[in-house]
Amino acid sequence: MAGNAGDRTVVVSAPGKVLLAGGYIVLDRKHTGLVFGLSARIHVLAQEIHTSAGVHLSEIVVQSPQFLNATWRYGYHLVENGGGIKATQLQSGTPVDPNPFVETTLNYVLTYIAQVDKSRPSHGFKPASLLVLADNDYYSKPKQSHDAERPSSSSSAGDPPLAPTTSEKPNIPDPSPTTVPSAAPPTEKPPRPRFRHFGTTLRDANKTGLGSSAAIVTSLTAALLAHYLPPALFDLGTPNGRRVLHNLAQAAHCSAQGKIGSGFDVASAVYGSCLYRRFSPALLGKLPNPGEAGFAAALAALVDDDGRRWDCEIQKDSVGLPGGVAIRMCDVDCGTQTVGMVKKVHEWRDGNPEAAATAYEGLQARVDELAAVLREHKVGEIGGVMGPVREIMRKLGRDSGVPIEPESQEAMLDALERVEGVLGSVVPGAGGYDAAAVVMKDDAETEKRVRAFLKEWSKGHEIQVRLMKVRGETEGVRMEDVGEFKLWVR
Ligand SMILES: Nc1ncnc2c1ncn2[C@@H]1O[C@H](COP(=O)(O)OP(=O)(O)O)[C@@H](O)[C@H]1O
Ligand SMILES: C[C@@](O)(CCOP(=O)(O)OP(=O)(O)O)CC(=O)O
Repeated sequence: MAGNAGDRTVVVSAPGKVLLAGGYIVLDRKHTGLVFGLSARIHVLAQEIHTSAGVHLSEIVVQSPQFLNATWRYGYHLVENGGGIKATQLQSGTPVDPNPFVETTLNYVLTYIAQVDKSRPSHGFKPASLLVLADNDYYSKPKQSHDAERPSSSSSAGDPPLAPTTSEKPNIPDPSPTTVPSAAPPTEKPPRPRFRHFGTTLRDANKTGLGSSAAIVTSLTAALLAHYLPPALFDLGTPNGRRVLHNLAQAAHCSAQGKIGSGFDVASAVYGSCLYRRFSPALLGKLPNPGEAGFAAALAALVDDDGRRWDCEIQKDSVGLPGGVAIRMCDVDCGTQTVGMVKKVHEWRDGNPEAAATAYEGLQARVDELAAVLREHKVGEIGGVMGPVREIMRKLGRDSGVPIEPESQEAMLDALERVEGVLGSVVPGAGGYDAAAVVMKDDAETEKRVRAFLKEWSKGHEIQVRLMKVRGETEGVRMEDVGEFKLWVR
């Protein structure tokens, strides 16, 4: 019977990322980057949509109830000449912005499922609902939003969030009130809802740069695979299941992004913290686009490849974190957008091959040193290795004319590193004006000092910076207990 065995209700979550060291060089297969998964996750709940007797519905509905106007409905059809299954966004009522990451993921994953599950007729996808729930740190606090500070309580549950006719309002039930970490002492403000409403559309949301697109593509891919495929064909608990997920999510993410990045963000969404060496970009360059002749067979062959073509390396053993030490993220707001940083660095690299090779090799040595110091729990040496990472990034920025560690960040990080308990800091990933990563002692006193410092600094400078709750964590994608999300299950 078509897909019946697989249509399970599942919840999958995938973590965000921080590239602590190795920005730019990780785009080159010669080099590696040190990436940590984050405690902030994007969860996807997949369940069947039950229709009334006689009602025929052929829809996949994806909904992000933390945002306004964020319900995407898709029809799907089989394309001739092996072009795969194509999803088409359906519009009715208020126009809804397309969501390229969601739509592309549907194209890739439904095509893959139809190709590998031979017991399923090509139109054998029962209607499904996919609910996306992102941990609060992915977006910064909406200005002038009072409602988002309401206490979490199951009695705040309004309309069932998945009802196709749901009126979208900032009223999110907390599916697992008991699991909300309550950091605040009882006399302070009540805890926020686990998944707050941001009061805006996704387009207007203020992202904090934790890698939302890779986390959503990965968790959506895993949720669709686990929902539609029987465990014999997809099991996230096995190395093969994670390999299939990784390959499929990388392909979908690159296609949605319209460029082939290093893929460190999808790799860490699947595998968690690791020393990452990228795959050869040519691997995806040859894949036809969804709907083009031969897409389905080429995609399945690529995804199921046993590792000969996928030459990326995920070294988990090379990464660790000493007890009592935390990697924390700061949300930085400088009001400046930096575009085309990678392009500019590459232009400089191509024009200055020798200087670039020296810089890249120097940074690689620091990446390896930092990984070793963290892995071997040499707490006293962390600062001594992170300082040179910053220096090399600053020099790379100066040489290529790109604000990788802009002066406003440099001054702030220099002062932050003098706060007692702070071991080191960097501008993560590509750098720029929007984030900072801090390695610090994991205790309440240090956290208090860091928060106080950042508050003071933000008052006296143009740069606005705050410590987020999110921290580095080693675990990658995982199945969640559906019971914790029962308020969302229909
Ligand atoms: N909660 C969400 N629900 C649905 N789609 C999301 C969500 N968060 C992120 N996305 C998708 O990811 C895109 C953001 O990707 P991108 O701009 O690359 O940011 P990031 O650096 O966080 O990955 C959004 O435009 C949307 O397509
Ligand atoms: C330059 C890079 O090596 C690192 C960019 O890291 P970020 O963490 O800055 O990435 P985004 O979330 O996409 O902004 C590009 C890459 O590796 O793809």
